[in-house]
Amino acid sequence: MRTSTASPAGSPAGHRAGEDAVPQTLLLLGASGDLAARLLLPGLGRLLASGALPDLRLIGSGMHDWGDERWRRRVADSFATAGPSGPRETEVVRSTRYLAADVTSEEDLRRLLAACQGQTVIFFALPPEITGRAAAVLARIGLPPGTRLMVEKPFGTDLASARSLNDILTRLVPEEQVHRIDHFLGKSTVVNIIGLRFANRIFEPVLNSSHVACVDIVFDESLGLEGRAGYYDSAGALVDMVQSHLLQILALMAMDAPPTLDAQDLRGHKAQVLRATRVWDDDPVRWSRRARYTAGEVHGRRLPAYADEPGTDATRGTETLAEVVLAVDTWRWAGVPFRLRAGKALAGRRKEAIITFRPPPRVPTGLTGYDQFDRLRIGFGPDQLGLDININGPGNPLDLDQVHLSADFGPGELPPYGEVLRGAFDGDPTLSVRGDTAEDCWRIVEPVLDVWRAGEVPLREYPAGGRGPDDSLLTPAPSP
Ligand SMILES: NC(=O)C1=CN([C@@H]2O[C@H](COP(=O)(O)OP(=O)(O)OC[C@H]3O[C@@H](n4cnc5c(N)ncnc54)[C@H](OP(=O)(O)O)[C@@H]3O)[C@@H](O)[C@H]2O)C=CC1
Ligand SMILES: O=C1O[C@H](COP(=O)(O)O)[C@@H](O)[C@H](O)[C@H]1O
Repeated sequence: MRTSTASPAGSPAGHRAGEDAVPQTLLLLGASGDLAARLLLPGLGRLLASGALPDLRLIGSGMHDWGDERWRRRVADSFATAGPSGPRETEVVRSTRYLAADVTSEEDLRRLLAACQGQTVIFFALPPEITGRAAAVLARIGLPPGTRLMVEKPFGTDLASARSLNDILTRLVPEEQVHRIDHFLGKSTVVNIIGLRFANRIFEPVLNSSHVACVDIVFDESLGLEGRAGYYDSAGALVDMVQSHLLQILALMAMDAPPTLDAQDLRGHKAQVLRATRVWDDDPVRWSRRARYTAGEVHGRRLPAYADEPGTDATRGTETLAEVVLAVDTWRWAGVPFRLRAGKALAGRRKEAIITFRPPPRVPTGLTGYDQFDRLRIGFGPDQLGLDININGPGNPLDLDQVHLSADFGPGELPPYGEVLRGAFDGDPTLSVRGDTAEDCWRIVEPVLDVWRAGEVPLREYPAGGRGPDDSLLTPAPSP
């Protein structure tokens, strides 16, 4: 994964301080947006601090006419949220420029491209429909050879638009130079799933339908809308989280062992498992849930009802919680439900993947108290590995108890956006989503979106600060 030495365009990759620095430009479209401020620039700051990108020119661009000084303050403030700034970050803050532009205008895009020097990476931190329009304009203009494109999720707005965006992008540059970003693939704990499964003999032999009762992938957030109505109200929880992040986790949990972690092997194995994934029983009405939060209090913070948040249109029926049960139709996983859930404004803050094992074929007569399944838990915040297993407990040795073993994964070297930016500058697409997979993820969720649009699944409500709707597909948790 981090062993790549040459970019597809043949330019040196992974420049480190002390080497002959080749100029590199990061052209950040959507620079004035929330993603850039909260996640992308802090990730870039940490990447610079690690010694990477010694000769980086950063160009920010947004619709509003911010000017260089305001932009420099934004970059400095964002870098500071990730840690104290060293000389590299300070130099980038000093030299960065801001160019106001409408990226759907050919003239503006030509002006932006003319400002780039050397190896150029263009980051589309834009609403998905604007990305599509900008890519169509770039297809008319063309790009300098070797340019790499980083495109945020959601990739397109449905299967048809994802196909046409793929079509445009791969006419612009080779597939290996398109980095479809899913920042969960830059989370070290998500990548640790690979080591947990394939770097020891403990778990992999039992990760199949003979031993596993079900797999849950849950991302319950305490955050509400946080002023993101412009994007979120037309996306909703299913597209915002399940269609992208949670399906990527599913792919890593369910794929077979790749021979190497090269982009071709890893992405090929993920693609194979996602191609075999569909809604359980092909019945999206029965096997999906949607809900949105009403007013409430989350950990002492008062939230208005989603429908009353500024910028939302209640008649759209946007869900803030989505659940879906999926089947992975392979020899290994046939018959095992994968239950995915993402929700906002919840009390629980559960962010984990849980593998629930079937009961042992027989518990010896004389041992009593087998009343909970054994579970393997992978926590995505806090980043922890947990094992809940039945053993003879304290006291009466014939009474079973469940013990909880846990280990911290510890923080990654870089934050997720640092990792995905490193991948793009190194010319290594391993941690990005391949074009066919981006389409497959839409193919998996579209039957659910269709029945939701047709009103066949009621939009339920739950109070902010609660646990979500009562008829969750994930409750009751399986019990022996
Ligand atoms: N925010 C987050 O936590 C995350 C966001 N994402 C993804 O990142 C992308 C951006 O999201 P986010 O930053 O939240 O959205 P924002 O609405 O905060 O920002 C959108 C940005 O796009 C710019 N923009 C819009 N239209 C044009 C145009 N025609 N020409 C030039 N610039 C334009 C805006 O410029 P201006 O403000 O000047 O109008 C602004 O900089 C989305 O695809 C989202 O899914 C992914 C993961 C997390
Ligand atoms: O992409 C997104 O992810 C965040 C959750 O990611 P995290 O790294 O902050 O845990 C989610 O809040 C947001 O709605 C979504 O767009």
